Amino acid sequence: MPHGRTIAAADKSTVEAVSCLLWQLYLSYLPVYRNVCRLHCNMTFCLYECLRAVGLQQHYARFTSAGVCRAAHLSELTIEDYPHLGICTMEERARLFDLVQMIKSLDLDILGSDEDDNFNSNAAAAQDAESYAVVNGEFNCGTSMHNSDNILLSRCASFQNPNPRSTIVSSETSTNKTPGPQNRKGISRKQSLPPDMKRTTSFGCMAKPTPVFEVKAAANYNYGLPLKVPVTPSKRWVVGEHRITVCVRKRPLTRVESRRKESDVVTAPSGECVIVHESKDAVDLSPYILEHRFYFDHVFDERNSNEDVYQNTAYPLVQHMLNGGNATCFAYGQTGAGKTHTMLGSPPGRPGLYALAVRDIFTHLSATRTHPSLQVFVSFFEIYCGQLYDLLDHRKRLFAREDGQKMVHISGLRHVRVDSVNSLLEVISHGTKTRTQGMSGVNPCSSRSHALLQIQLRNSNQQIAGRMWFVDLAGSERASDTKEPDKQSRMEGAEINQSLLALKECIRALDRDQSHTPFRQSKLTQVLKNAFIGDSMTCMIANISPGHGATEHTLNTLRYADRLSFTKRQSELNHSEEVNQQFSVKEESGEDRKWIELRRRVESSRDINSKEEKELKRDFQDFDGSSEERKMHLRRYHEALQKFIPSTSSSFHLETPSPQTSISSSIPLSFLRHSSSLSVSANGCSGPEEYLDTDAVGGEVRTEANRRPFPLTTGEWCVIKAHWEQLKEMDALCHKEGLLLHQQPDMGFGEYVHRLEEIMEKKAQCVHSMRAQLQPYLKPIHYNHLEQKQ
Ligand SMILES: Nc1ncnc2c1ncn2[C@@H]1O[C@H](COP(=O)(O)OP(=O)(O)OP(=O)(O)O)[C@@H](O)[C@H]1O
Repeated sequence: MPHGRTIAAADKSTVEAVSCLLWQLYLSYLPVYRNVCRLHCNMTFCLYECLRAVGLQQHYARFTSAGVCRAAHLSELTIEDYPHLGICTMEERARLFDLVQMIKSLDLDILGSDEDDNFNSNAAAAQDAESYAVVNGEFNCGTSMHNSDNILLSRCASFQNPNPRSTIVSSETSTNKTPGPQNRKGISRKQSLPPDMKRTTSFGCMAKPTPVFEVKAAANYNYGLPLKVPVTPSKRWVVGEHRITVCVRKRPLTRVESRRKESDVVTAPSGECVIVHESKDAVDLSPYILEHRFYFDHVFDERNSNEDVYQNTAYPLVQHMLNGGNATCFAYGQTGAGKTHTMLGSPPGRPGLYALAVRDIFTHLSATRTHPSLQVFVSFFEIYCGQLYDLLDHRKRLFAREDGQKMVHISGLRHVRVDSVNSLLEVISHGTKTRTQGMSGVNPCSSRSHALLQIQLRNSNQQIAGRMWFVDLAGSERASDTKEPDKQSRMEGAEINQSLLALKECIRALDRDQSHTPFRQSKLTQVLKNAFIGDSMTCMIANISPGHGATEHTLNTLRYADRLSFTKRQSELNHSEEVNQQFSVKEESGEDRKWIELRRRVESSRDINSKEEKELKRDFQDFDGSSEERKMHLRRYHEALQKFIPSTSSSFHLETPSPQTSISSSIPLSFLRHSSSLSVSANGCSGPEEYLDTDAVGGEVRTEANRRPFPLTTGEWCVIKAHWEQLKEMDALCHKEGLLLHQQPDMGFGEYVHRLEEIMEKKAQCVHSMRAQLQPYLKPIHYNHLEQKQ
């Protein structure tokens, strides 16, 4: 080929002639050239892709010029070679080191021979293959690669952007068997062995696939049933007409998580199922994966937009509201799981549920002439540490009060009229700025409060003609899990947990049509009371993070949501059974069979539970009986307990037998929080004398430091005795309640622990209240000791 300078020196016609000649040569030798290119590509493609997968493709030329032409050659490299290949920075060295380790860990014999075979076979098959091209230094490959390349590249890809969906699919054919834990309790080993989803710094352990086990129906949780019963024409009931819908939304890995190289451990194989692949270590430190499978009404993954979520969650609620009903949509989940993104969206491009709902409301109102005078009002407030603050009115403190008809009103709440989606967004963005936020271990802009947006339709008489709540709940992680060391953050966490627990209790109670719904257990449920009662519809969107670092929280979120929907599934099961009996279905479809099989599985898991229960019952003979009886007992004890338990107002007083001798004392609830460590119990004590300063003969007791003699009248002594009796009774009730909880057949472990914690807290409250009342009579030394403990 003529040199550039020669061409430049030649005249124009010579250049044209040379170009023409070259073009003819190129055309006549094109097939040969293409084959040579193809062979070269096959040889080096994998190397290039491997380097690209770890972000080192810019050094590709130096690698090939140094004689490293294949991926397999990488295994020959030592750290001393790195600078000659242009790898100088620590980060690049670490990446290349990981890549080399991975290449070494693969079966090199197979890889090497495969590459050679590949080389030959591809040469033979070159005519059929699609074209390869070199575009801007990158190869475009239209053919499928050889197996070894596939394995290698999928590993490389998982290094750069781990994606369980693709790795699981590619692993189904894997037949490698790794020695690992067998027959773990409650889990079953899967036939196919997906590759490792556990992130490790070295690729050494990725050589062999990690064993995978599936959690069947774990003893303490009831997940594993699809929500919808298959509908056949003979079944006359409609699926989808639910008061409560429970959905799950998985967000994509954030940029930070990707940079941290977190694995995506959540997959959503269908629109109703979500699987969490939990990475675990066995006792012998061998890694294995536990698959937790949950079923919900809808499962949305990272590919679903806010619009998709809206159509399946809030849209039916908006329709219900437009028909005059009450509707509530919750976004629940760990901090940073995408609750605010779901509710608020990322304006302007991606509107959230708030905006989409209002868009539909306005569209409906303008389209129908039946509601010409309806107006849309919004209010926006937050519940932070049990207090209400108006986000549209400079965080003015609000108070929730019940009227004579037991309807809750939030006095002083500002309602703003909106007439377009934009005006709503303006109002919300104004309110969001004043919302309490903090920095959590997961989210630098973490919401520390529950944000409640209320949309009201009002007629010309200002009467409410439909109401909808959007509740962006605060992060659901437990207080003990928050990385914040300061007391305020822990208090916030405790408050959030308490309200979320109360919310679950209320939703479950409503779903079961229980006579009593514990709305007063938290401010959140108290405020939402109106939204729940009557003709209401509820949708819970459980948001989850896909990163492996959040697996525990993700599982907790899914269990919480699963417990919500369990009662619904039970009622659906019963209903489907009735219908099946009524209309005997002769031909079972595949879907039906699947359903029956699932049902059988769950029932058998219940049998296992009941065996465990029987053992428990032996220990608690006194409280044996049917589940209904136990529940009745439990309810009775709850009612009995109520007289000891103060309401959730900021202070409380204990009842005393006689008004004349009442020792009125009040202590703030906050003082009592987390006080269960103070194990003051009436059990094992002979009487109040043990705690009282009764040195003085004739019932005379002394106050702090014995400074002032305090004569104890007979009446006062009676009060103390009565308190003591109450405390003893309280203690016995707590004990009994604890035993009864043991025997709840459908109670999961998480809930059991929550309930137990509640009892302990109630008991601690009672003890503290007593202590506050009896403070003047207590032995100074004992009281000081308790204060120190606290
Ligand atoms: N579906 C999604 N698609 C893309 N990005 C998302 C999605 N969900 C969440 N994100 C991003 O994840 C980050 C955290 O989300 P978000 O603030 O909504 O979490 P959160 O659950 O409201 O957290 P907190 O309870 O702490 O307020 C944000 O940067 C958000 O943009």
